[in-house]
Formats: sequence, structure tokens, C-alpha cells
Amino acid sequence: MKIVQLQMHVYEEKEKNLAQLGEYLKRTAHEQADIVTVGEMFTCPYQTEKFPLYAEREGEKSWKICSELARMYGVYLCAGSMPEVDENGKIYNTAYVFDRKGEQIAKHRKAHLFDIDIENGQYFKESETLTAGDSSTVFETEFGKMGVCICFDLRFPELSRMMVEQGAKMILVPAAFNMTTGPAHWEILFRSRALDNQCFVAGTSSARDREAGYVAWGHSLLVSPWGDIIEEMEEKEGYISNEINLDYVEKIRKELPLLKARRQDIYSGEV
Ligand SMILES: NC(=O)CC(=O)C(=O)O
Repeated sequence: MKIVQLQMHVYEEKEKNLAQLGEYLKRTAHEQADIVTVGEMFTCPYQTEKFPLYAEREGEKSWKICSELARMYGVYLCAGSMPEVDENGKIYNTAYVFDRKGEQIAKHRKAHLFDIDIENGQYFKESETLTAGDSSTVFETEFGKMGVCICFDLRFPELSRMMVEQGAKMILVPAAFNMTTGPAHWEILFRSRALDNQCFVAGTSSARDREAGYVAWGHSLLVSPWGDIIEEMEEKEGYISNEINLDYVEKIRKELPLLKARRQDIYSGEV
């Protein structure tokens, strides 16, 4: 299967971000992607005070455009994430996944809110305006099952392990690390999750914009179940396209049977 990861610029205007997605899908149509992914909060500048202003209900305009684009281009579209508001006015960081017909087949609400305060580094407090989701998310494709989680979620190995236990052979991660945590943790985290779960992991970031309120690290990447980086971008906007075979997951799991060799009997005791 072919996966295309779009590392896009995030504009102030929501409409411009959605139009850009359409343009990228047109520009990459010759790649004949099966699955296309975009970054975290791709419709909205990554700033807590903006989330309520840009948030929409499921099924509204941004959702409709993404669904229509998935249908038009006949791809699975992991529509990064965008701010979602529910019927009670709560706001979530939400990734929708559409199938080739434009039907929504999954929805993940970021389960671990990104609240950090690093001395002389990045401060961010998603909990100022966001509510956390409370589930792991796996969906079916003709290539096998895939999971989706959002950025900070990847730091919690339990969530990836849950998706893998539910059958995921690849984990899609819309993300936006920053200039403090990106250089320190980005690659190592993606490689660790791929290695300890023996699955593909695809991290898709927004492009770096030094003028933005939050400066994203970029570096969208795809990691194999062996822990190799198949391809990694730099900070600029653009895309990467890679052909992968999810059967490779089974090969690695057979040769190095880590998941089978687990000692659940000794891990499950109370600490
Ligand atoms: N943006 C995030 O949710 C996470 C992040 O930048 C980090 O973990 O570092």
C-alpha cells in the first residue's frame, strides 16, 4: 500500500487550510496513494485560545470537505486533527478517518492533553480549553487494521499497546512537536513505539513556521516494525510518499516474537 504524508503550512484562515489540503491531494494524485495523512490541528493555528474559535461539530463544514476529498480522490484520509465541539460545548482535539467513499470509519479524540512547562523551553496547556477523549481507536482497511492517536498520546506506551492488542499493524499519528521537544524526543519516540509494538508508525506534522505562536518541529516520518526510519522530512512544507507492505509486520513478529514472549503473568500484579 502507498502512504502519502502531507506536511502542510498552517494558515490563520481555516478555509485556506482546507483549500490547501485539496491542492495537495490534486498535486499528489499521481502518487496513487491508498492512505493520506496530515498534521495535528491542520485547520487551526496550534494555540489554545484559538481552539474554541475554530471548533466545529462532527459533520459540519471542515468534516464535509475532508469527507468529499477522500471520496473524490478515492483514498483513506486521516484528517489530521482539528478542534471539535460537542453538544455540551466541550472542545476536543479530534482526528477523523474517512474511507475511499468518504464515509467516516474512525474518530479519535486526543486522550492525553499536552500540558507542559519546560524551563527556558516550551510551555503549553491544552487543558485550558480542551477536554480529553477516553478511548483507543482502531479501524479496518483492506490492508489490515490501523490505529490512530494524536501527538502527546504517543508518549504513553499503554495506548499504542492497546491499539496493537486490538490488531493495529500501523499507527497513524497526526502531530506537532516543537523546538524544545522535537530535537530531543521526536525520532526516539516514534522508533520506540514502532520497535516495542513491531508495527509501522507514521508521524505527520505541520511544517515549521518561525512566525507562528507555536513553532512546530516538522520532520514528518515513517518508521518500520524493525525500528528503521523509512523516510523523514526536514522542517519545510511538502510531502513524502512510500510504498509499504503490512505483511512485513507478521514477518518481524515471527522472527523476533516479542509480543508472544511477554510475561503477562508477572506484569499484571499490583505495584
Ligand atoms: N503537541 C503535542 O501534543 C505533543 C508534543 O509536542 C510533545 O509531546 O512534545
